[in-house]
Amino acid sequence: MLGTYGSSLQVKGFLQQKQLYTFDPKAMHHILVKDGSLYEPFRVKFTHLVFGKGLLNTLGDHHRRQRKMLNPVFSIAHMRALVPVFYDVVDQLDAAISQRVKDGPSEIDLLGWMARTALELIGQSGFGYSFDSMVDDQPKHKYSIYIKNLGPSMIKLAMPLMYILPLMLKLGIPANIRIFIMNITPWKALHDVRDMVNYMYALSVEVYEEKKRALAAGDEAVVNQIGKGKDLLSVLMRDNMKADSKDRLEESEIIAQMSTFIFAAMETTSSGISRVLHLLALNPMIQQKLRQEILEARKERQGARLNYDDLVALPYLDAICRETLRLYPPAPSIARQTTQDVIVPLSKPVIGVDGSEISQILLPKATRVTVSTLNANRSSELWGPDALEWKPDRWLSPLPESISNSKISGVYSHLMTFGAGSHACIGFKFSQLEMKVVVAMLVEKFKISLPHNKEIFWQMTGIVSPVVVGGDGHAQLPLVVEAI
Ligand code: HEM
Repeated sequence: MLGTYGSSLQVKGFLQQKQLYTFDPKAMHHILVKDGSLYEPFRVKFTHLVFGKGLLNTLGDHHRRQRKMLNPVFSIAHMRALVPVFYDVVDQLDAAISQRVKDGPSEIDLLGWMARTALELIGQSGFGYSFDSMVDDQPKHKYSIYIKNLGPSMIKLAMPLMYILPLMLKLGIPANIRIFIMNITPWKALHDVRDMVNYMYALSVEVYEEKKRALAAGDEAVVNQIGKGKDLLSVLMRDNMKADSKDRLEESEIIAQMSTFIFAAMETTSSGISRVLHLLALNPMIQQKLRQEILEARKERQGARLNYDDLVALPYLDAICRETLRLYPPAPSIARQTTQDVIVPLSKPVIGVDGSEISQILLPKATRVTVSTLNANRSSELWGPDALEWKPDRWLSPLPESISNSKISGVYSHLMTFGAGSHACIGFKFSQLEMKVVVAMLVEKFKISLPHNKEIFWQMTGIVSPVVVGGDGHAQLPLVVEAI
């Protein structure tokens, strides 16, 4: 069940169409759900076919069993152990950027580099696998290219995936026949997705089998792998071997987590880090203050690397990350569909056009609901009149009572950025650590400023992404980087 307190619901079209309610259109954005546990999550079924039985795509008992095995893998203790692996990746990024600015300030697409860094971070620390040496101007690994192309290609298949495939499943058409139909259908986009998915699956199996061999060969073999046996997959496979048979995950479930993690981790994290970098470029004084905090912490550690505890204890770095994730959540909305009729109480009544007071709404079974992360995080009733301003300092003093009393059900900092309830982001600590390690290194080593004659605009796509105004529309974040 999903707790939804503080999420604004955008259900107007459906409910009005069914003539259940007539809302005052202006009031819609202010509807806040009062308490949670009201609707089961909606899963887009076709992602199951693409990514298999991974966490994102399972429901009910299957999902609970997977979370039970996977939650401990993302514990603080494991995050602490992963920091050195993160530094291996960050050193590669440092070398790549340093090489490109060695002759003076240079304009660099930081979104591209953050995407490569996020993939490499989840690759090395998630599975002990390297996708990208981060030397070439463009990533060469097929997986890096496919993960970028998969989303746009799948959009082309949206209609058949939503209607034809479920129909085939309903009619009980077996998998081999479905595959045969897919193969003979003369549609390039369909075959592209098939080839990408097959390749990603084959690579996951390869990584899994390699890890299984190393675990069987003993600790030394695992320690010699990338990630030194601290990666999430090694931890999960070890825990899984020791688990009760009723909790143990099947091999296919473990393999499916790899694509799931990459898919869930990469674009979200690279969007979040890129937004921080853009905001630091827009606010040079804040950037300098952050640099000062990092330099002082390094001095206190006599130049040694900041470990997990040092990093999480840096107040200004923390405030910048939190405020960015509040105002600019990388995933601005979450999709759900009710699996039963539910009554959703509102945090405060809204007035219908007939003047009646509406304090709860009925969502009939199968209502599609968009939970707006963005509106919940930006509510001025909760965050105050400056809710729409980016103000890292708000996190340096106690938050207003309206926030601490709000009972927002999000897993993170009274925010809906990482979702809520049983499907809330399992990687939210991992992701904050990634942000801190990467931003701290970049700000310590480089000065980041805005490009000349280019305006950046963030598009509200599924995961928000920057483009250049008047450019060719491809996602990019060109910022000027200068070595310090
Ligand atoms: C800034 C970065 C990130 C953001 C904003 C983010 C956001 C979210 C949100 C909103 C959800 C809930 C989706 C829903 O309820 O439908 C979610 C789920 C999930 N996230 Fe993240 N995420 C981030 C990073 C990561 C990372 C780094 C990982 C893995 C290492 C990860 C793994 C997952 C998984 C596996 C789920 C599905 C959980 C489940 O269904 O039980 N995420 N994420």
